[in-house]
Amino acid sequence: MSKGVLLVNLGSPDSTDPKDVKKYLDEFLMDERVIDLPYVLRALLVKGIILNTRPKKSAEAYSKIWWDEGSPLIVLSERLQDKIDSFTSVPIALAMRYGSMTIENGLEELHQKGVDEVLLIPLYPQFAMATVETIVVLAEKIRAEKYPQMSFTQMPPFYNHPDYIRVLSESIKESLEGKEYEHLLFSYHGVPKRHIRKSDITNGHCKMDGKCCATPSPAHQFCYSHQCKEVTRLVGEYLELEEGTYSTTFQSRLGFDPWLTPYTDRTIEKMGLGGTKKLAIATPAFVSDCLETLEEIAMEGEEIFHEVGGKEFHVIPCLNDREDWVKVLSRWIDEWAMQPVEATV
Ligand SMILES: C=CC1=C(C)c2cc3[nH]c(cc4nc(cc5[nH]c(cc1n2)c(C)c5CCC(=O)O)C(CCC(=O)O)=C4C)c(C)c3C=C
Ligand SMILES: [Fe+2]
Ligand SMILES: [Fe+2]
Repeated sequence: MSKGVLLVNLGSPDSTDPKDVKKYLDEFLMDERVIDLPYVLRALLVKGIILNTRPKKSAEAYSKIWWDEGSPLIVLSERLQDKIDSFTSVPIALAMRYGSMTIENGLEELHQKGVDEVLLIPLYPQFAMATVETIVVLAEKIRAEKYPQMSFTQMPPFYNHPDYIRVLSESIKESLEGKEYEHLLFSYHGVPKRHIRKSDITNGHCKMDGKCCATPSPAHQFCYSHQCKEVTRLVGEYLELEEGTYSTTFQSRLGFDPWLTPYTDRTIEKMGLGGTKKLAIATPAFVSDCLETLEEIAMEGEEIFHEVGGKEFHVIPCLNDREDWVKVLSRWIDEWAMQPVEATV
């Protein structure tokens, strides 16, 4: 048996051309684990409404953050892959759940290298139906259809792993070194509250009443809300942050369903209006900077804050290809590679 790793991130359009953005959004939003409506309703909403207007607006947003080398999310994921590659002898392929860098191509690349035991690493610290689950389901479908001799081991969400908490905390500390701030926001990508209920394996624990996430439950293994709040709590503990000087919010909502609250944009506004002048913001749902951090937070978020009287807005970069993060991932990979073969998916 020969071992290899498939890193999987979300993906980006091929370019900032509205046509490419439309193609990407079509694939992304037609995923039943992202917009979880029955097919006909999903198609009516996505193809009949969202894709008529959103691609142009999103293309403009992408244009503001696009790099000469391409999409920041993809370029940063490639840099991460390259650096991990230089630390470990295990073959590493990179794929995206949506867009041109497909999971199928990633598995084919590993297959060509003789790999038949794959460690699947969704590049998300927390579990969500719209991230980890959709990656695992698609990878498994491709494996069963094209590579039945391959076996998978899935890296579990690492939101509370001490190594992850340490590098995240150190990155925040480093980024805020010498800067003054009154409050540190931990802003996570939101999900509809319905997604939390659907992933609740106890069928009743997750009430989103402000208390359930702090009450131990087997539901937390798949609870995005709990896992985000745990990251905030553990980093707060690591950095010895004072109670009341940091909090959790959720960004990037789409549509009219209730999403996880409090919303980041409204919180930034409320804090500015309430007299906060210096705000710091970290985005630990993403391991690579992307549209949601570079545009929605660093541009739109800062604008909102300044409009309501805020003065200093410190955005903490994602882990991207930081050396301590690369070393942690490489060590996790090497530890897995040294174990006897055992398929878990
Ligand atoms: C934790 C990660 C993410 C979750 C959970 C998630 C859920 C989710 N997202 C949408 C809709 C959109 N997201 C968009 C961009 C985007 N989303 C994530 C991550 C998560 N999404 C990332 C990393 C990005 C940026 C990609 C990039 O190329 O940089 C977009 C596209 C941009 C836009 O038009 O705003 C949409 C749309 C839904 C509905 C959803 C539901 C659970
Ligand atoms: Fe998203
Ligand atoms: Fe909860």
